[in-house]
Amino acid sequence: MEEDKGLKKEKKNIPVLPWMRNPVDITTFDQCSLDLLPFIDLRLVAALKNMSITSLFPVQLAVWQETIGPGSFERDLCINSPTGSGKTLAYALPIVQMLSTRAVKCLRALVVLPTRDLALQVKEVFSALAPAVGLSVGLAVGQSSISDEISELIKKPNVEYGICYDPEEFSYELQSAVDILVATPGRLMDHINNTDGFTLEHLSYLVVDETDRLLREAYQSWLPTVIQLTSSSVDGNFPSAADLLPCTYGSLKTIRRMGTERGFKGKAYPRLAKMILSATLTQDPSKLAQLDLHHPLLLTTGERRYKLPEELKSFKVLCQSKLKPLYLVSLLQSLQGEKSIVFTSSVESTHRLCTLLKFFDNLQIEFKEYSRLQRQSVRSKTLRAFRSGQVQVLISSDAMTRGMDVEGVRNVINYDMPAYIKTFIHRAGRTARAGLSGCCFTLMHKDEVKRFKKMLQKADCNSCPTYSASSEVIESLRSVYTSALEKLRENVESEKFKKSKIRLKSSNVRKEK
Ligand SMILES: Nc1ncnc2c1ncn2[C@@H]1O[C@H](COP(=O)(O)OP(=O)(O)OP(=O)(O)O)[C@@H](O)[C@H]1O
Repeated sequence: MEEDKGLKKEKKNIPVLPWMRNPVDITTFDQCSLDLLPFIDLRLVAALKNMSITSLFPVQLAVWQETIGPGSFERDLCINSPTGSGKTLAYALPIVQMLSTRAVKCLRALVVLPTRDLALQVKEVFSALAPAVGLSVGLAVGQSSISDEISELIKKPNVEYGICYDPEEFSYELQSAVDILVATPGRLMDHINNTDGFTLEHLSYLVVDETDRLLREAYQSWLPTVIQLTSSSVDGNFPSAADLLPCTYGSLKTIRRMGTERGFKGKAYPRLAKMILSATLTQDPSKLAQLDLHHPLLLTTGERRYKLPEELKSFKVLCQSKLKPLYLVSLLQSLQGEKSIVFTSSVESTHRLCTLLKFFDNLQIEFKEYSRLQRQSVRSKTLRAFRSGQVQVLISSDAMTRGMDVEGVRNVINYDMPAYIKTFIHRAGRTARAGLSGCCFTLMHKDEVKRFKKMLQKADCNSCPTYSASSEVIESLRSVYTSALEKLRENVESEKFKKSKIRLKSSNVRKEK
């Protein structure tokens, strides 16, 4: 019986897609010193050293082998590698290296991310590398007004009274001002639909970071649109005379033809090469089919589908549900101001918890709320303060869960236990990044322990000791807690009252109109 169960479990773990069953195992790669990395442009070595990077992490070396190395990017790459393992540089470096020899500026690489904060973070990595080889990087996330964004992305010809002073811009055509674009799907679609001169015609590389999250949400069909715009082809085998005009006499043309060779049949080429990445990459064939991958190759870490960072220590904190805030305060005090992120299950509970903590006198911890309830400008300011160390603790909804890379985060606290292993992995992965150590504490009732252990087993984690809060500290906090709860109740009432007043006012304004 036990054997049967084991077999069934193993079968369940085998991916449906055949190509996923023969992955490249990233654990077979070591770190590689930059001085030993084959083919790397020396200007990029200098840029990396400026970033204090002297060697490549295993996932970065594995991707290098498949792109710049012998793999020559002949297959699309699907990268499943733990949080903090360095996936951003794994795709940024080969793309910048491949584009470093380009002769004409046009948009050749597009990186799509699910949130603005993540896109900003990734843009910084590209911006630290690309200028070293004369490439420009743009951002389309809606951080600035659309007109400002357009002027950053599109180069206007230098024309006065109908005279063009720059012979290179003879054609008066609008041209891309960037070689690489980092975008969120919404703003990308705005530019595709409305921005003159914005074209994906010349796109050679597409990166879909946090793939499972991006595939879950359709975002105005951004993916089918990108694929359609980059796979249209010209008919016939030979380009027309107009197509062959040198680019100084007209705009640059990228000619994609229908493939006839084995493996390329019916597909446009030169093809759009794709890299998709996540710490929890989907294995769902119907979802992956949307990406129209070309002979995909999976790069993954070990045999397990999910993996936690090597240096992450996980603890459970047992407590009664109604005493959770007390246990949290006691835990935060024992962490003595170490940079930490506290995750709750919703934006509302983030707000409530934050308000409650404000009523704890003498807490002596600098903490801030970070959730989608807040305006982007407030969130960005909070994030800056957290990065700089001015704020020690972030109380966050799942807005911080994926991809965010904040130096020095030592602890993650699951105030509310996550329902899924994927959420646990992304939350816990905000610490123990880039080979450093970190701790993840999960508060739970004793009835939840069994479910929690089962969930962790999916990530091959079988050890999760109990962290015992000091009962003396808990007792000493009780009276403060009672009065803080009372103040919270009053606060909730007054917030409700304010909201209903605002609603009434706006409905009166509407009636008057
Ligand atoms: N070769 C390297 N040497 C030193 N540090 C590195 C190297 N590569 C990346 N890092 C650092 O490691 C950290 C994690 O990198 P990155 O954000 O790319 O991880 P990730 O795999 O994308 O994580 P997540 O899945 O959470 O998004 C970053 O702070 C980055 O600067």
